[in-house]
Amino acid sequence: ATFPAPERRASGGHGPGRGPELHQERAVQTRDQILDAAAELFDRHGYAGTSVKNVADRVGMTKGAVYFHYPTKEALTIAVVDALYDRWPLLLEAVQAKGLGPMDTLSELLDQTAATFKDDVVVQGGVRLQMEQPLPEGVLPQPYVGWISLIEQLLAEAEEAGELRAGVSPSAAAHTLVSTFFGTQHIAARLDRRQDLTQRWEEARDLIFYALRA
Ligand SMILES: CCC[C@@H]1OCC(CO)=C1C(=O)O
Repeated sequence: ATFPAPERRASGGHGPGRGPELHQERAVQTRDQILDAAAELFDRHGYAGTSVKNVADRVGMTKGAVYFHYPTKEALTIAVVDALYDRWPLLLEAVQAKGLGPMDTLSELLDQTAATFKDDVVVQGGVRLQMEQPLPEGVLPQPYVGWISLIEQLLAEAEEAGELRAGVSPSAAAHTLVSTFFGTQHIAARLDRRQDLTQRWEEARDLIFYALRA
């Protein structure tokens, strides 16, 4: 199974979101510091409540230094959301390296994904940006479809391995898992900044996997 490359239908709003090709380690660190600060401010204040100046102040740089990496707020937005989606293939590889069966790989992957929602500022900022849809349709990747596809693949592998309950549709189960995961993290975020997300996700996970496992 693989996490499909995010689908972006339109070209970037104002130039590529990933910023200029960087060669010095320090420039990469600076860019990552800017991304973390932007993600934190987008998560806390939303797209409209965040300016490039706020980001520059937060990371202790001049606006000019930030513009070198990200010429507009749109480019910063695209970069944060791209960084969000860059995380999933890496997380999948790390979990697949454990050599678990497909059903356990899926369960472990979702547990680790829930952990990133709790403590990864880029995930938190990217998720709020995707909720707000601040840019024209198609400039940011389409949300959810990558996860639905990945989970469907893993459940098809589970079916092959005799781990999926007879009669369960991998597609229906994939949609249910993504909707439940999203709703669970959203409610945890809204009520207490995701402090109880692990417990809430484990409750939902146990119930759904009780229905999925052969
Ligand atoms: C794993 C649930 C889906 C995931 O949760 C928030 C979000 C942001 O749009 C997601 C996505 O785009 O796939």
